[in-house]
Amino acid sequence: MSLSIKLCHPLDNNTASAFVLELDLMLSIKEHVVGVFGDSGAGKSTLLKHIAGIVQTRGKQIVYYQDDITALLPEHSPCCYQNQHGYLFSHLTVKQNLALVLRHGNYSDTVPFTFDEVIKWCNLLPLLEQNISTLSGGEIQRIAFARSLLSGKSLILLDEPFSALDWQTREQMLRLLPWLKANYGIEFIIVSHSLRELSLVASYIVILKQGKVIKHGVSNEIITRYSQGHGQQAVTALRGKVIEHIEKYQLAKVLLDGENEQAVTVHANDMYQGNVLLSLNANKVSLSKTKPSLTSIVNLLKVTVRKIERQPSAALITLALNEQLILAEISLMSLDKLTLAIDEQVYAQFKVL
Ligand SMILES: Nc1ncnc2c1ncn2[C@@H]1O[C@H](COP(=O)(O)OP(=O)(O)OP(=O)(O)O)[C@@H](O)[C@H]1O
Repeated sequence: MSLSIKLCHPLDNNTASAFVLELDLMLSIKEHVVGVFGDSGAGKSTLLKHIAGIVQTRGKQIVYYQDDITALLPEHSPCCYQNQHGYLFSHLTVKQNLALVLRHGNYSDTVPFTFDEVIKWCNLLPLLEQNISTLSGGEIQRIAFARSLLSGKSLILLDEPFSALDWQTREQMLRLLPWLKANYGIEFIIVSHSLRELSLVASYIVILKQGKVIKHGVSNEIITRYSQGHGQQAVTALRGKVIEHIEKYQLAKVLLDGENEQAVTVHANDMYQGNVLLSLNANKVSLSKTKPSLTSIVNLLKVTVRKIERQPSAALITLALNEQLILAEISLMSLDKLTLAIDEQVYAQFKVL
C-alpha cells in the first residue's frame, strides 16, 4: 500500500472540540485517485491536514511508501494541501504567485512538467499579468491548482478544490487528475460533498461519518450504493479503457472493465487515454426488455436486474454488467409497465456520455 494512515485526533479531552477523528486506513494512491466523501463536519479536511502535517497530534502515524512522514512539517512533506480558498498573495500577479513556488518550494526541482504546460492545462494564459485581488473565486481555484502542480510534490491533497467553478469547467479540471496520474505519476486525494463530482475522477472512495470511516472501496460499488438516498443525485462511476477514437464524429469508444466485453461511446476528450472513469446519471438511463433496433440512442448495454427499489416519486433499479453496477432511475409508471424481475436480463440505454 502506498499510504498508511493511523490516526486518533484528538488524543485527549483537553480540547474545546468534542470531535474525534479515529481511523486506520491503507490506501493504494499509486493505483487510484482517492475521493473522500462525508457530511459537513465528518472530518474530511482534518484528515487531509493531518496527512499534510498541517495539524499534528501524538496519536498518529502516516507512512508514505517506505517513509514515515508523521512528524514532517508541511514545507518538508511530500504532500501538498490545497483548500477551496486558494490563499494566494493578493498584492502579487498570477505569474508572480506561481513563480514564488517554483523559486522557493522545497520540491520545485522535481516538477515533471513545464510552467507553460501547467498554464495551458489550467487555462491561465489570459490571467497571468492580473492581480489576484481582481480575480473571481473560480479563477483563484484554478491558479491554486496550478500552484499545487508547480510545487513538485508527489501527493496533492485537494479539499473541495473546484467548488467555485461552473460545472463544465469543473469537469475539465477534474479530468486532469487521472490524466496527470497516468502520465506523470502525480497522486491525488480529493475531498468533495458531491458523489457526482467524485464519480468523474476518483476510482476509490472513502466515506467518513462523525470522524470514522464507514465505507471504503472501488468507486463503482461505493458510489452506486451510497448515492441512493443521502441527498445525492443517483449516479454511477464506470471504469473502462479507451479502445478507439472516431475522428469523424469526435467520439471515442470505451470498453468497460469485465469479462463480458461491452463498449460505450463517449464524447472525445484530450484527457481520455487508456483507463478512464465515466460518470452516468441514473435519470439518463432507460430500460427495454427487448433489444431496440432502430433508435437514435447510441449506447446499449445488456445488463442483469439486481435490485428494484420503489421510491415515492421514481423507481431506482440496480443493474449488473460484469462486476460493475449501473443505476437506472425510471418512472413508477414505467416500472409497472415493465414488470421487472430480479436476475432478468434487460437492455440499458443512454445517450453518448
Ligand atoms: N481548529 C479546530 N478547533 C476545534 N475544532 C475543530 C477545528 N477544526 C475543525 N474542528 C472540528 O472538527 C470537526 C471536523 O471538521 P472538518 O473541517 O474536518 O470537517 P469536514 O468534513 O471537512 O467538514 P466540511 O465538509 O463542512 O468542510 C468539526 O466538528 C469541526 O468543528
